[in-house]
Amino acid sequence: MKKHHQVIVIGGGAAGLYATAGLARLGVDVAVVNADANMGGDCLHFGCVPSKTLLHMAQETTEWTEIQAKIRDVIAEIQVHDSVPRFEEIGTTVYIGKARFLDAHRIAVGEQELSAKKFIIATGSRPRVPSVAGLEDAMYETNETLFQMAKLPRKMVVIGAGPVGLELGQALQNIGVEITIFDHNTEFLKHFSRDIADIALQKLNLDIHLNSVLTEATRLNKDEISLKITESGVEKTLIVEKILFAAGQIANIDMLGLEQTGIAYDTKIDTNPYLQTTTPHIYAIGDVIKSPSLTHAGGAEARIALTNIAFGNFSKVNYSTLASVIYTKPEIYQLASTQKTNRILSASGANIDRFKTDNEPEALVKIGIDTKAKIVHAEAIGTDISTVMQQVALLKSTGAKLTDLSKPIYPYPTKSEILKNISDQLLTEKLEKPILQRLIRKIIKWRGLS
Ligand SMILES: Cc1cc2nc3c(=O)[nH]c(=O)nc-3n(C[C@H](O)[C@H](O)[C@H](O)COP(=O)(O)OP(=O)(O)OC[C@H]3O[C@@H](n4cnc5c(N)ncnc54)[C@H](O)[C@@H]3O)c2cc1C
Ligand SMILES: NC(=O)c1ccc[n+]([C@@H]2O[C@H](COP(=O)([O-])OP(=O)(O)OC[C@H]3O[C@@H](n4cnc5c(N)ncnc54)[C@H](O)[C@@H]3O)[C@@H](O)[C@H]2O)c1
Repeated sequence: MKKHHQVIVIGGGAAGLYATAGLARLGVDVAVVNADANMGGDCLHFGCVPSKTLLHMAQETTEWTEIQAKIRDVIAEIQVHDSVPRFEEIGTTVYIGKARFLDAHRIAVGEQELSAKKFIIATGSRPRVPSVAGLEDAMYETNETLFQMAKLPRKMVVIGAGPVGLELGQALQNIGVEITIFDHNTEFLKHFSRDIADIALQKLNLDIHLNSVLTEATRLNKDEISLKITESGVEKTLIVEKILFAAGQIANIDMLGLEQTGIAYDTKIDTNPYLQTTTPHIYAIGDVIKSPSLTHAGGAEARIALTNIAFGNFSKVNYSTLASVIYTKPEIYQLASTQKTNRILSASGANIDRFKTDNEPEALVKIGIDTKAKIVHAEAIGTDISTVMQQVALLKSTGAKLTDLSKPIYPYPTKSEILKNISDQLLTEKLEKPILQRLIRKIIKWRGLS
């Protein structure tokens, strides 16, 4: 059977569904193709939603079956919004099956042949499992299998100290699993400044080993595997029950027939700022392209791609207000830096009363500004700090100055006062300039106060 649509979106994860719903709302004849009937992709089924539910539940109970039930409930509740019936209701056609390009205008989905004027590729990514001698399927979990584990392992090694390894590692440790994390990098959180990374290393309360590579796995019995790990050149053996791979993702571009389309790609698809691939009527968004692999990045990209498809290429993707958060305790926050930083100002929890009452003096916020005191970049570490820091992203999006953070009256005692503290540092500096001091003294004398 052959069918034609104005636009076909390939992949019904967060990014693809956002684009599909937006196009449908504009009255475009849009179809979405998803590999399986449970739409919603990684974020809903194996990523953000189960991991954040696990992090939350780990503070309330150590009962794995209770946690799993809650994860299933939360997914089911959100799934309604991403379901096939809802997408059909808003006027889109849904095809279930794996799409493969036949040429740049046609795809096959099972026996069906579909054509479209424009395409959006949003096929996402899947966990990367490094090749390790002796590794068999039953020895390890990834984020795709972890939440369905029949029972909690007693001891688990996590490979990868990125966001997945840290969030899942900390949550599992909180519910009683003995966790050891290994990462082949020599620097912890290498994209963060060293002071933030050092505080994280101290406060996450995780056993993290850098410069470490898992080289061999051997099954000893039903519940034990022996692992050979080379740490800083020294080989050691560890006996655990399970491995969790949190070693990054690989883009779902294989089996997609990209070679039939003229699209340029290597490990991910190349796109221009309008989010077109090198075959201009095919756009690509989400984890499958060379941008930060985050749900909200995919959402922002979907908005750009769908408006460019509907109205012409007027919008360029802009990540200047894109923040990423590692939702551990404490949270680790970073607001993308897109311009040159002239100066960095910082404040620590030791100077803010609410961090004192909450016994978190080590909390740290750093804000980078340009020569005109406009916000360029921010980093922070502290419990629930992401909510506080989103005010900085808002301010950056308006092009306002750092000192604008001193304008509102802050409720006392809140963690947000840390932003006012940083802003006040700059205001105080201005006030202490000799020329201003002379002027102030003159005014005070003239008013008869001295
Ligand atoms: C454990 C974990 C926690 C995370 N937590 C966060 C978080 O807190 N915040 C955050 O912003 N990000 C988080 N992420 C990242 C986030 O999950 C991804 O960035 C996001 O899911 C990517 O969305 P996507 O739509 O690009 O791809 P996906 O969600 O991977 O969706 C792709 C869809 O395409 C389908 N598909 C694939 N190939 C084909 C094909 N050939 N034909 C048809 N359909 C196909 C797949 O079945 C899937 O439904 C987390 C990731 C992990 C692993
Ligand atoms: N809170 C969030 O926003 C959130 C949470 C989880 C995941 N994510 C996103 O999902 C994606 C995947 O996250 P991730 O943490 O798996 O990937 P990542 O690439 O961010 O981190 C993977 C870590 O594993 C290490 N590693 C890779 N191969 C290794 C090996 N063979 N041996 C030892 N260490 C190895 C890397 O050095 C790195 O530190 C990322 O893009 C991330 O941003 C976001």
